[in-house]
Amino acid sequence: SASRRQSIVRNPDRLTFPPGPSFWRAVKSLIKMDPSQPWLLFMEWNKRYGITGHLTYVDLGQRLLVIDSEHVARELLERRSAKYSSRPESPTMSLYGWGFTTALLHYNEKWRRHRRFYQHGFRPEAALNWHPVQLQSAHTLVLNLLSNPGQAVDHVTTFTASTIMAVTYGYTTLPHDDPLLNIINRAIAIFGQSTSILNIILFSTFPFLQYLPTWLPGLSFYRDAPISRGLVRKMLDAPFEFAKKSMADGSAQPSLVSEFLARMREDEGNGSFDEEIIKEVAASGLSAGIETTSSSLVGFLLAMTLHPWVQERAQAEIDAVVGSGRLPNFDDRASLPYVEAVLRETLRWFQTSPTGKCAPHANTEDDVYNGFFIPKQTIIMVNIWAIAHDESKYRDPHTFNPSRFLMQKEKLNDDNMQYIFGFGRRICPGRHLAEASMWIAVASILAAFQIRKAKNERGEDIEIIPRFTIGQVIRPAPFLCEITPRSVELEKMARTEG
Ligand code: HEM
Repeated sequence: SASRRQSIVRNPDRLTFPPGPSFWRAVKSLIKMDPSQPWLLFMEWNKRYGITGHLTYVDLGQRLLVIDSEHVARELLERRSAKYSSRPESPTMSLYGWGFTTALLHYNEKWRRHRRFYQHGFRPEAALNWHPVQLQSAHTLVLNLLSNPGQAVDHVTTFTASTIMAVTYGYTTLPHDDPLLNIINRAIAIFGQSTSILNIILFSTFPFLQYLPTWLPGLSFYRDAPISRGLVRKMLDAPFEFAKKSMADGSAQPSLVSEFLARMREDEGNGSFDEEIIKEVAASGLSAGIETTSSSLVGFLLAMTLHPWVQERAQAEIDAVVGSGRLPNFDDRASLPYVEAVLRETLRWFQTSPTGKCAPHANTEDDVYNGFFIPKQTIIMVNIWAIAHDESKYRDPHTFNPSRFLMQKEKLNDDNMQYIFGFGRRICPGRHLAEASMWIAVASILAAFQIRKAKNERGEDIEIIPRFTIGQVIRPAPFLCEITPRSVELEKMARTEG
């Protein structure tokens, strides 16, 4: 039973564990839960058991603590970050060849080295260097939407992927069927299947599952493991080789990898840079950054389709500040508070990573919080969805309402939605890059296009019931919308400013 398991944990002062369901109750509800929305079950647990402090604890052999408050998340993951900055074991992911990726590394020296690389390339001042690349990609996005509006989801995914590829490797992707992106997308798709939050819970809870034959129903994804390992190896090597070759023949565009390779040469013999770690950091950024950013942008398209009045207000702001003769650029950002509020509300309303991506924290030491004992090696999951839908902070939390981020006189309040990027030492290192990419895409799309519900043959709106799919991140399920240009000059604007 749970209490017997718990007694195995070293608990010298015999303190109480945080409240939560018993072993069998938890198993029953995990089996019954809607696998596409596990955070709803966690919220229910927190409502039922976590009254005393926004903590729910369950011991299923693997210990799990779910936090549903920003305050408690900061208290544990930030103020006590020395104890709470590791990650749980992830045997499935190592099996799939992803053991190297930053998000899964334990709290150790290798992880620290990875973080130093990101710090160098993506800290706020360094992230500014990528603005020209992001602007260029946004203009390509506008042109792609103009020529083929029916493929909007593909276009925003291409936008995100090509931005990250340019920043990381100085690589310009082909508009269609890019060979490097194909490898990366396939590797990430299999990653999605193997690392969905559901699998993390299942496999860390019932480790014996990994020893069962792969032909059993539900375990077919084990068969994909060798394919995944091959793809991941290619993903590590192929774009890196491109960057190296373009440096050798003098055609290299500025990029993270080319900069690190140059430093490696200067640093020769010192050992702080080597090719394998550069490859690993570069590929970790791709895998962590593409799906999240593109799925958030699909969430934005969905929000605009459903809320035409929000779109109108944002477009009026853009027309007043930018005019209708050019597309927005980063210099306009500070003058467009409503557009900023639309971006924040998109991040709040639709969560791509409602429980902190596929990367919960794990604690490396025993701890006591509010009188509760939290044993080491507990998986610590923050229910970001619950924080973003906290009724005491956000009135009508299910309503899409950007004005909640504005004070009087169109000034933004200080809730900048940073918590969607996680907490403490494991906070998303790509957040400045991601935010800037999202902003320029959102502002450009609003300036350039009208997004509406599609119409049926009788000319009536086709209604949308938002649905979501689960993988490495949550994505809106396909929906119909109509995207039409707001200006006949659009093509010229997107081409001349590129
Ligand atoms: C809207 C886009 C994004 C969202 C919502 C997002 C969210 C997150 C979250 C919630 C975490 C876990 C933080 C924690 O454990 O406390 C994370 C980790 C991470 N993210 Fe992002 N992310 C986004 C984009 C990006 C981009 C563009 C990159 C890189 C270029 C990136 C790279 C990473 C990496 C490497 C980690 C692992 C950090 C570590 O374990 O130390 N992310 N992200």
